[in-house]
Amino acid sequence: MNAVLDVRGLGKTFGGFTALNGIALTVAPGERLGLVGPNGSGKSTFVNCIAGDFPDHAGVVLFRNRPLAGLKPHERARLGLSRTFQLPRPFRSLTVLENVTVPLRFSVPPLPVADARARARACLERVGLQDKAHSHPHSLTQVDLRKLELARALAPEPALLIADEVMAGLSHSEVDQILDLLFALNGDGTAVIMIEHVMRAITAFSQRLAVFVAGRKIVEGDPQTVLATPEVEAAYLGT
Ligand SMILES: Nc1ncnc2c1ncn2[C@@H]1O[C@H](COP(=O)(O)OP(=O)(O)OP(=O)(O)O)[C@@H](O)[C@H]1O
Repeated sequence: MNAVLDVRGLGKTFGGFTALNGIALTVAPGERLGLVGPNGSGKSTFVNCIAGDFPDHAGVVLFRNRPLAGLKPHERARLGLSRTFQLPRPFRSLTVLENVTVPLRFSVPPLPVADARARARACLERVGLQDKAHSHPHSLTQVDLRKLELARALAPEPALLIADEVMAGLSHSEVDQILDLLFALNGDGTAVIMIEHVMRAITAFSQRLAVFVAGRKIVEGDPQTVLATPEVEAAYLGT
């Protein structure tokens, strides 16, 4: 099967609590998939299992037909799997430019420093942070921190980007800026999983939507149809 991501029977427990149960989900190359669900439904746990932060899970995760079991997060990143974090995690002591350059120096094969810096500059330009290349993260606004997080994620030229709530707390126009960036990235062929509570953004972006409730995927399909299903309305409205 020609999927960039193929998840089968994914399960995760914390002690006696089941956070994910029997999740099956595929993402096609270049696809834009939205993942939504109420707070605590398991979306971030799903990302952490795929990205390698929770290696101890049930089921199988194939990335570009390769099982990811046993691979650490940075090894998965080297295969072309990128993710952002809900709370941006820049290196506080490094400049914006260094924050994007440093991870590229540890890619396989490592990029020579001049190439890494040139690629990092191009990424900053892409997200509109070129004028802040020599600033430190503490001086950035929320939206600029999200852009830095995205620049770091797109620098390795991933086949799949998982954008985990990159729009939370942003204004209407800031959401539009991030949306444009994600569309542009996807336009270059990167598949994107968007996890988001900003429904306006997720419906505009997603070609397909999957809904998690209490650790299970309850429905997936075209966004308008999915959002109109009674189970989804009940999950969101509590009816
Ligand atoms: N490290 C952990 N230890 C124990 N329980 C956890 C851990 N991580 C997540 N959980 C629990 O698993 C469930 C799913 O959490 P998760 O963060 O994946 O939900 P989510 O859908 O991403 O929520 P949100 O939309 O609020 O980010 C929650 O009940 C949460 O408390």
